[in-house]
Amino acid sequence: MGRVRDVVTGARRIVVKVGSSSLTTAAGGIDEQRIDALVDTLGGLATSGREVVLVSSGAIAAGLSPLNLPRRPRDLATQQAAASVGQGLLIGRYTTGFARHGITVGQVLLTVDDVTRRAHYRNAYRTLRKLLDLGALPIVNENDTVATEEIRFGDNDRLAALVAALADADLLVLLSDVDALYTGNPSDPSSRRIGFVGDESDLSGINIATPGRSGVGTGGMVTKVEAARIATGFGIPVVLTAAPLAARALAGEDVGTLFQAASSRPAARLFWLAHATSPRGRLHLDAGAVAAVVARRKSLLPAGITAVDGSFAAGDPVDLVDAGSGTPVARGLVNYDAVELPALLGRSTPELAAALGPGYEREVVHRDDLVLL
Ligand SMILES: Nc1ncnc2c1ncn2[C@@H]1O[C@H](COP(=O)(O)OP(=O)(O)O)[C@@H](O)[C@H]1O
Ligand SMILES: N[C@@H](CCC(=O)OP(=O)(O)O)C(=O)O
Repeated sequence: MGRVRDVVTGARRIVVKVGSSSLTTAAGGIDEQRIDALVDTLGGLATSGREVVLVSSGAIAAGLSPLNLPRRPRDLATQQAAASVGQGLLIGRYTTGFARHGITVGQVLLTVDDVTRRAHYRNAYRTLRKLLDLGALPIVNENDTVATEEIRFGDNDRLAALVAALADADLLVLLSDVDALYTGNPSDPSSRRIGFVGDESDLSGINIATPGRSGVGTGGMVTKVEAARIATGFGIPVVLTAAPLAARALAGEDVGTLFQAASSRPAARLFWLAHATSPRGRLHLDAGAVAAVVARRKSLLPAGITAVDGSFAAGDPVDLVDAGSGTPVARGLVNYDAVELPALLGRSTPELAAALGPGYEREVVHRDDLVLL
């Protein structure tokens, strides 16, 4: 197992995600000792020449007791209010903690749009890159106070996998209240630790359905395994372990679970398009358009679209559906608003340009903004 963990010790840029249950008390408030312990581990890592990006959950959980809320609220508005209070408290604690190691932190709050729309994506990447170049440690969370139900990541495990892809990280570390992935519910004595996941087949027969015990986290093991799939699919190895074991895991010891990376790396932004977005509409393609988009990797033009549904704006993600079978074949960022499209369908680009002006010569979905599903 020793050499297998070389991907951990050799990683230069590391994204570390820590869950609510590892940062907050059962009563709902920040757990200062555990935050300080995490800061010491990551501070050591950052001062040893590694670039560290921390994806920290816990805003909602940290805001509960200051607002006299007895448990994690179900409604979005109260979650947003709790996150607004808790995020400030968390960052406050991180700022003073990392300052003891001579490290400046920068808060980065992201929404789904920030990582899927081309302009926003570049912006998020530039900010992360600049913070790291300036020697600061970015601390990322979802921008819970503005995220609505529809545009929410909802779980920070997936956000962390996408941030790892965005930041072109060498390693993703997921820290939770459980020390590893187990074959079944970890409190069941017959469950065994899984030290290494080489590929999907190593996950067959494993039960990850039991929800977390803490009541403050969101996804349990399901979202962690899904995040590991996303990151490894992007060529980034993943270590899953408990926060108190982080230092040992980062030193390459055989603790927790190592998920081996796949060998190929897809283009980062399109990878995000496939994994981070929910389509806002559907474009139905005739057989010629399906062949052009799927087999010949061409842009989608109005001539090949038979119908449109959904209400979307230019720049939104939409699914491209085979009109014959009804199956989605690709996802892309559309260049027109939904209301503009019906008048354009089935018409050739030169015809549209002549009738409506040169602005209508543009593709409905450009090939650079398309990912096959
Ligand atoms: N097969 C499994 N292996 C490990 N943990 C599991 C498994 N199935 C369910 N779990 C549960 O997932 C929980 C971790 O998820 P969660 O509480 O959402 O953590 P976090 O707040 O760190 O995101 C563990 O406490 C554990 O009870
Ligand atoms: N953005 C939310 C985190 C939601 C979440 O994914 O929590 P967790 O399952 O503990 O990682 C917050 O800060 O409360």
